[in-house]
Amino acid sequence: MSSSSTAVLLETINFAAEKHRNQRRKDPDATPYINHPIGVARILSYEGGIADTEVLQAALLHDTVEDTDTTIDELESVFGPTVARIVQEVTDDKSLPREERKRLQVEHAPHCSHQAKLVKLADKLYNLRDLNRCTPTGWTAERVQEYFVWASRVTKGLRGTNAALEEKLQQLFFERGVEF
Ligand SMILES: Nc1nc2c(ncn2[C@@H]2O[C@H](COP(=O)(O)OP(=O)(O)O)[C@@H](OP(=O)(O)OP(=O)(O)O)[C@H]2O)c(=O)[nH]1
Ligand SMILES: [Mn+2]
Repeated sequence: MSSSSTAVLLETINFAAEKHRNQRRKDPDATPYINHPIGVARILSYEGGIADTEVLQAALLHDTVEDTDTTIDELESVFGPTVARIVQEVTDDKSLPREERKRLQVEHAPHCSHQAKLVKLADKLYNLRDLNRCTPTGWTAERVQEYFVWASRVTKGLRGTNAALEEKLQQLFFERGVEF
C-alpha cells in the first residue's frame, strides 16, 4: 500500500464502504450506513483538528467488526496493529445482552487509550446529532432521551481528550436538560 496518507485513507474508506455495503441506518430514509463512519472521521478531522491518520482510519473502520463479518485479525493484516487495536477498543461484544454492553461502555471509557477516546467522542457526537435530526424507526421519545443520558455517562469518562468535541457534546446535553 502507498505510504501517502491520502492513499491510505482512500483505501480505508473503500474497505469500510464494501464491508457496510448492505447496511442501512435506522432512520426512516434508511440512509446508507457508511455515512456514519465517514461522518465520524470527518468530525475528528474538521471539528476536532485531528491529523493522526491511524485515528482517522480507526474512525472509518470503527463499526466494521461490531456490525459486519470483519475480524480484528483481518484489520491487523490489512491496516496494521495500531488501527486494529483502536477498533478493538471501541468494539462492543455483541454476544452480551444490550444492557450489559451499555454498562461496560460506561465502565471502560476512562481506561481506553487516547486514540480510542477520540473515536468514542466523535461516535457519540455523530449519533446524538443524528437523534436530533430524526428519530430512528421504532424509537420512542423516551428511548431517545435515555440514549442522551447514557451517552453523557460514557462521555464523562472521556473528559480531557479533545476540548472542541467535548464542548459540542456538552451543548447537546445542555439542550436536552441532561446532566454532564
Ligand atoms: N442515532 C442513530 N443511531 C443509529 C441509526 N442507525 C443506526 N444507529 C446506531 O445505533 C446505535 C445506537 O442504538 P442502540 O439501540 O442504543 O444500540 P445497539 O444498536 O448497539 O443496541 C449506534 O451504534 P454505535 O455507532 O455502535 O454506537 P453506540 O451507541 O454503541 O456507542 C448507532 O450508530 C440512526 O438512524 N440514528
Ligand atoms: Mn458508531
